[in-house]
Parts: sequence; structure tokens; C-alpha cells
Amino acid sequence: MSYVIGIDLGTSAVKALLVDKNGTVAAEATRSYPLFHERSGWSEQRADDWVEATLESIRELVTSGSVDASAVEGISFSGQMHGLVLLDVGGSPVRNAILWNDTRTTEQCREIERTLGDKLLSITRNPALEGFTLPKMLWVRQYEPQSFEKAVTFLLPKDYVRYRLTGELHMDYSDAAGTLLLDVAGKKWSEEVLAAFGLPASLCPPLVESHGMVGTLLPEAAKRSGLSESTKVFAGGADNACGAIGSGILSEGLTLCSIGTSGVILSYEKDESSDYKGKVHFFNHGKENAFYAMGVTLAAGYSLSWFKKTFAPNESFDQLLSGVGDVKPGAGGLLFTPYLVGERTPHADSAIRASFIGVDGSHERIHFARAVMEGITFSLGESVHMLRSAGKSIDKIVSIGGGAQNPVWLQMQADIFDATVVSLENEQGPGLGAAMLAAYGCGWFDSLEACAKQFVKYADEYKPQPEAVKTYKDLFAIYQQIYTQTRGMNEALVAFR
Ligand SMILES: Nc1ncnc2c1ncn2[C@@H]1O[C@H](COP(=O)(O)OP(=O)(O)O)[C@@H](O)[C@H]1O
Ligand SMILES: O=C(CO)[C@@H](O)[C@H](O)COP(=O)(O)O
Repeated sequence: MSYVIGIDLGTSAVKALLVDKNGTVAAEATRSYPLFHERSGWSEQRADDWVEATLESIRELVTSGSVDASAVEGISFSGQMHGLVLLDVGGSPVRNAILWNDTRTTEQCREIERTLGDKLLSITRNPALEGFTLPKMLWVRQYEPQSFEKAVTFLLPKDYVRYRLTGELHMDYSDAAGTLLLDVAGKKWSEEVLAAFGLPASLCPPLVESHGMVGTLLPEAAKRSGLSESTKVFAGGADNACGAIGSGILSEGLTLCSIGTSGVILSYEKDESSDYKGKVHFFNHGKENAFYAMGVTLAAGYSLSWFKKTFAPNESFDQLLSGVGDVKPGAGGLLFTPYLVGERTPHADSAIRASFIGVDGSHERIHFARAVMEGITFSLGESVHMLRSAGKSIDKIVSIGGGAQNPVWLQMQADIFDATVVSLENEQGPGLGAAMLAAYGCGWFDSLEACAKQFVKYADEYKPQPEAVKTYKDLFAIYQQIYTQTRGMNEALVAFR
């Protein structure tokens, strides 16, 4: 049997999947790495931690799957988006990577808006948001000029891992779209944006399709991972593009909900023609010449893991959430807004922070846990609402990410989104999407769609329950007021953080 490997470089951990030609996951391995929050709003990781964790997880896959190294034909990647990795002339990172959920760059975002005006949206199809890569570059240039002077290339997280495995520098369109340096519709680095900020084109790596082959493994990487040097390496894509591929979101009318560290609602776009005026992100898909529109909740799964870490550090998610289905929708009048690190959609605001509203003497920890899950889902519901308001019809949503492991949460999504929610048999959307890019790249299938027919296996369907839909509609109207009513207070609190 032949295999491919899909690597999902997440924020909390890297997950590696060994997948056979039938799309069956033969083995899985995961390794976590630390996140550094040196100041409020900052979020960094060490790029070399990703490489070590990836090599270790591949080695475990190969060993636990008891496969012959020569049976693994290809490997590809899904990566957390937007993170800035600056490399010096020797190919080493000049500082820690600054991640997608780091919001230190408000000043640089305003500078980008002032400099580019309307051109920003027409070229990059996205507004200046703190999480994107260009503002991070400008921040490093302004505040750490000694590091920036050393930088000759920039990469995104999974591109750095792939570079260390192959020695080749590349970036795929789906990830490049999240840098604010790409002409998204034209599929090329924007000379206009680069020139406007005095950035040399040589900083940008060559662009490739997600299923494009970029090389084979370096001898050292082959030795450490246990794979053969002839293993073909394919570019891969942004985690949300790969999550979409791994969930079969490859044609018009299909929508994805992903609750990982972040949360996203993503809707397929067959071409570049839709214009959301920057209200949602608009990026290149990992499928050639396709696109997607996407709303992002910065602290989705992160809100629940913050809650667990703070109030139930010694329990598993399943223990923490046991009994959460017995609490009625609305958590006894307790609402939560998941703005622990600021927000992106629909409120691009780095100063806003989370709230519990309606705390009552009768509330127990389980009500708070339910309120956190509901607040995250309401936030994602805002993106569903925005896409519907722009004319999208959203009746069926494939749900992935760590959050999709809990059936109560899947039913809650169906009730809050008022749509049928479908889970996957193997809850590994982005990793499976990466494996599919390798399988398609290896020539196992004529198209990603043909690969999806074989690889993507849907599991349970959750239908919206009318009574809960009605309750959540009423609560959503109250939830939506919390942002405007707490914004001023949070701005005043910035000085105390
Ligand atoms: N058993 C579970 N039930 C509900 N939520 C879970 C469970 N396990 C993990 N999660 C949620 O999923 C998140 C991690 O999702 P994952 O897709 O692995 O993230 P990432 O790819 O960003 O590293 C956690 O922050 C947590 O909120
Ligand atoms: O910033 C975004 C999308 O724009 C995030 O979705 C990141 O891509 C991180 O993803 P996860 O670690 O939550 O999967």
C-alpha cells in the first residue's frame, strides 16, 4: 500500500496523519509547542520548535504505522496563517515568529490604510488587520530595526518547516493571500504594495500552487523523520484552505465551520467576482483558481481552553463539559463574548476584551462552560449572518476542529446557525486536506474533487431544533449589543493591562 502524510501545523500543536490510497487514516501523531505572550496582545512561537515537533511526529507516524519508508510517496502541509518568520542570509530566523493572534500592530494597520487608501482593498481584497503579515513586518522594521536589517526573506509558519525539510523557499497562493502583499485576483506579489512601503521584492519567496511539488527531503530531514530522501514534498496551504479541502468544500454553496484555537466560517467562491467590501476575508483557495470568503473569531477554542486552564486545570475537555447538554440554551441568562485577545469579525478591534453578562447567584461552573461555548458560537454566528446578508445561502455547514469533538456543541452550532451541521468521520480537516494535496500532487487522482470523493467521509448530521433556534435568535440580539456597550469601558481599561 502507498501512503501520503498530511502535516497540520496548528497553534497549539502539530498533527501528522498517515493516509492510505483509500483515504483511511492509518496512523496519527501529535506534538505540542509553547506559545509566548510576553505582553498583553503579543503572541509568538519559536519557528524551530515547529520543525522539531514536525520531525518527531513524522518519526512516530512511521514507527507506529509500521510502514516501510519507501511506501510514503508524498507529504504536504497545512499551516496556521499569517505568522511572520523573517530569515537571515543563512536561512535562520532573525527573531521569534509573530503569530496570527498577535495584535500589537494597530499603529502599522493605520499606516497601511493611510498609505494605500482604497488600493489596499482592490489589490489585496482585504482590510489592514493586526493579525496579517505586512503590519508585523512594518512593526519589526520600526521597533527592532537591527533584526529587520538582517532579514533577506520572509516565510509563513508551514513554509519555514517545509524549507527546513527541503532546503527550498516557496509560498503557496492560499497562504500568501493572508500577507496583505498579494494581488489576490492576479495571483502575484503586488509591486505596488511592496513599493508603497519600500520593501524589496526579494523578500518574497516564489509563489506556487498548493498541490505543486517543491522538492524532496534533505538527507538530514529524511534521517530524522525516518522517511526516504525521495519522498515528494508538495507546497500545501493555509490551514483554513486545507480544512476546506479536507471537508470537501470544493464547490459553490458549501460552508465550513472550524473551531480550533481560532474559529472560522468559510464559504467557497468559484471566482474572484464577489465583493464583500472587506467585511469578511477574501482569500485564494488551495484548489487552483478558486477562492473563499471567511469570517474569523480570534479566540474560539482558545476561549474554552482559557476557561479550562483557569478553572479546571486538571480536567479533560470531556470532564469539564460533562453535563453541559443538561443546561438549557441560554445558560440560565448568562452570556459570554469571546474577545479574550481582541476580535476580527465583525469587530476588527484589538482593544476589546471578553465579558460575562448576567452572572446570577444560581450559576454554577457548568453554566459558565455552556455560556463560553454559546458565546464562541454566537461570534461565529455573526459571520454566518454577514455572509447570508451578502446573499449567500447557508443551509448546510461542515463542522471541524477540536470543537467538533463535542456533540452538544455540534447541536448548538445547528441551533445558533439555523442550518444543518455535519461532522466528519475523522475529525482531521486540515491534516486530511494537506494529505489530499499530496495525494493529488502525486497523481493518485485527476482532481481534488475526485480525491474528496474517496477521502472525505461525513459522519453525523445535526438538524436545527425550532425551539432552541427561537431562544438563540432572541439571545443573539442581546449578545450583539454587548460589543457596543462594552467597547468604551475596554478602551479605558487598556492602560491597566
Ligand atoms: N473534547 C473536546 N470538546 C470540546 N472542545 C474541544 C475538545 N478538545 C479540544 N477542544 C477545543 O478545540 C480547541 C483545539 O482545536 P484544534 O483544532 O486542535 O486547534 P489548533 O489547530 O488551533 O491547534 C481547544 O482550544 C478546545 O477549545
Ligand atoms: O488567522 C487565522 C485565519 O485568518 C487563523 O485561523 C489561523 O490560521 C490559525 O488557525 P488555528 O490554529 O486556529 O487552526
